[in-house]
Amino acid sequence: MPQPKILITGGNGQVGFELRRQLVLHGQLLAPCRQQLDLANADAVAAYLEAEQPDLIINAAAYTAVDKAETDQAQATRLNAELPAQLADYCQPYDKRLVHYSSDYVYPGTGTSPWREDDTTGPQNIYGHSKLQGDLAVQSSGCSHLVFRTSWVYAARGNNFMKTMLHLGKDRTELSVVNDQIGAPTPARLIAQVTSLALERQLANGVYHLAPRGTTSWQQFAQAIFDQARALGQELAVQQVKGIPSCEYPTPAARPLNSRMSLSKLEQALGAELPHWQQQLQLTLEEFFA
Ligand SMILES: NC(=O)C1=CN([C@@H]2O[C@H](COP(=O)(O)OP(=O)(O)OC[C@H]3O[C@@H](n4cnc5c(N)ncnc54)[C@H](O)[C@@H]3O)[C@@H](O)[C@H]2O)C=CC1
Repeated sequence: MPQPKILITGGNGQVGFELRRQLVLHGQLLAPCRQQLDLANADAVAAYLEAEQPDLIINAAAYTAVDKAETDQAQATRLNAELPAQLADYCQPYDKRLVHYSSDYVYPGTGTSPWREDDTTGPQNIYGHSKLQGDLAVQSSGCSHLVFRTSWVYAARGNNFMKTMLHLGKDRTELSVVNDQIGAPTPARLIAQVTSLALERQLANGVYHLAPRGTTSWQQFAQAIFDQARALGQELAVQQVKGIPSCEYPTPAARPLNSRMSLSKLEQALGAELPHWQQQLQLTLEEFFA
């Protein structure tokens, strides 16, 4: 039997890279790099799909520069809104499946309760708006789809908060980190593992929150990174991680304060409990220092 062709977009990003490791046994993986396929070019994408005819598409590509998106709306919209819609339009007539990743930034960030997948959305910045457009376009396209809304993605590879903190903590004795944004740091590897399981178990079409259990602030996350890195034998200069409110760390794009997401829909669908963020941090640090 011929193996299914699986197109992974953004294969060199945090999530895309882990998907390429995780899905090797699922089929023939196609993961064109940006030089081979510029996803900002709709004609090039259409020609690529026509030529390759993938059976399954996993869209891990995105415009993820949240602050830059405020002044680069056209590119953010192309990658985060128009590309997923184009991929969904390709999949729909053939009943091919599309897996797409969305964000906690689609929610308004108010209150303290965990968001549920059917809560009213209300993005606070351009990136969030563009992600919501893509998320809704996939849902309304009529194609077979899984949309995973995830949060605070990090990995042993790529640019992310964990690596920035380890870099700063080597030389600086004191750091100030915001303590009023609450969410769940999600390793790219967990996202790839859950994607793999969701495909195997043929999860029903829909939107699912995908994050580890438990929530934290960026300050507590930074502290946990330093504590666990020390427990793994790393020498660091940092002595104090001072908590500051978001208003003392202004950024071009507003950040939601409440990124708590209910995980029960995904846990029920998978019949499995998601692991805790602290345990996932340890695994990611172990990989980083290996
Ligand atoms: N990084 C985070 O903290 C969060 C990410 N997400 C979502 O998770 C998904 C995966 O994110 P990450 O892996 O962290 O992103 P990433 O920034 O590590 O990777 C994005 C990938 O898209 C590719 N890409 C961007 N523009 C391209 C173009 N014009 N042509 C070809 N390739 C292009 C990049 O080369 C890169 O490989 C995205 O949908 C993102 O919006 C959701 C919540 C938080």
